Amino acid sequence: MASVSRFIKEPKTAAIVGCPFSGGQPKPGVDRGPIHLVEAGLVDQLKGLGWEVKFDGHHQFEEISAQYANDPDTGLVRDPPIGLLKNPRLVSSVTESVAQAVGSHCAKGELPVTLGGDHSLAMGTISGTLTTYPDAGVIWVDAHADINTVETTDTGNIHGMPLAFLLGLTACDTVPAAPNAPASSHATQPFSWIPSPPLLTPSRLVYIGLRDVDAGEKAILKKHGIKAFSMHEVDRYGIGKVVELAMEWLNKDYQGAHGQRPIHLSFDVDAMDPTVAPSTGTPVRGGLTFREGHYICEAVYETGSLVAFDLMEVNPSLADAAAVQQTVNVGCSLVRAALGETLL
Ligand SMILES: NC(=[NH2+])NCCC[C@H](N)C(=O)O
Ligand SMILES: [Mn+2]
Ligand SMILES: [Mn+2]
Repeated sequence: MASVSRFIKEPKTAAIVGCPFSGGQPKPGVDRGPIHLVEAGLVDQLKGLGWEVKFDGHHQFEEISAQYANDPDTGLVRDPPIGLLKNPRLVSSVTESVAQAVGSHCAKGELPVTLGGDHSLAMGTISGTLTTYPDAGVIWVDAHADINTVETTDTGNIHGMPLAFLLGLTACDTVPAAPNAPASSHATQPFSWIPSPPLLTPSRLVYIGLRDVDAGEKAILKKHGIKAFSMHEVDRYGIGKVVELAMEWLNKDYQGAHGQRPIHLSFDVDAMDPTVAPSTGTPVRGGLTFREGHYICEAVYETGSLVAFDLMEVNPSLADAAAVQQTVNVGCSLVRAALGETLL
């Protein structure tokens, strides 16, 4: 088996990027996900796998949140919706700061492990990865495609849209700054910090686990020829073949130095079947089994090409205590699997 990753420097260091953030969707509690995962002992678990672990507390988005919260004195709304999009300035500002954090870990040869928080955060994590590894491929494990545009979104929840922004398929209009909002590009043109032309391209994205894709999203996947292994393909080929085909797809046109693209693995815990990971905001039946989810993580680790990992959408407030513990434990074991834990 390949050692850690041909891209990670010795001594191999994992940097936990704890992101207590819920602004990309409406259900409170997902901001507590990273806190629960760390309290469950994740740092020591990763040290037990031979990693040096950097973790100096969760990111504090309070300052940013305060800037875009309604004015405490006047009640003025400083982050009104743009079209249907909810909290656009807040999400833009938080994700840019996550991009800087993840990017700086990548630049040092560390493996960023981002704990969400809602999946809008992946605009930050993937942007951060791509600044150091511009030809990285993305494996997006999710029940959902998270590729709605400003035009196609039904909900206005930005956690259903990060890939559309990352691929440059959508953008926010320029809007006048709300009174008392900080003077910044986030206030008037959210997400304009995402580079254009985009760092991510459709051929370097592959999905595993999809089963709840909006009609507009299906059209986008088709139009751009984006490779997706839905649960149907997982059933047909088995998870082993699916991961093999996903890696082949990402590397089909790769001529780079290391033989294989660096891989960013973004794992939404709702990819797992709700019987396995019940405590999440948008559960969808018919998902990955415990082993299928872990197999993806193990197999990607084994390629030696993993450069960043996200575990998103653990929401410890949506189930009874036992189901929360179950979800948190599964979350921790998925991270361990992606960082080299083996069964033998
Ligand atoms: N990261 C997630 N859990 N995303 C769920 C997205 C659901 C739906 N497609 C939407 O646009 O709102
Ligand atoms: Mn999802
Ligand atoms: Mn998602």
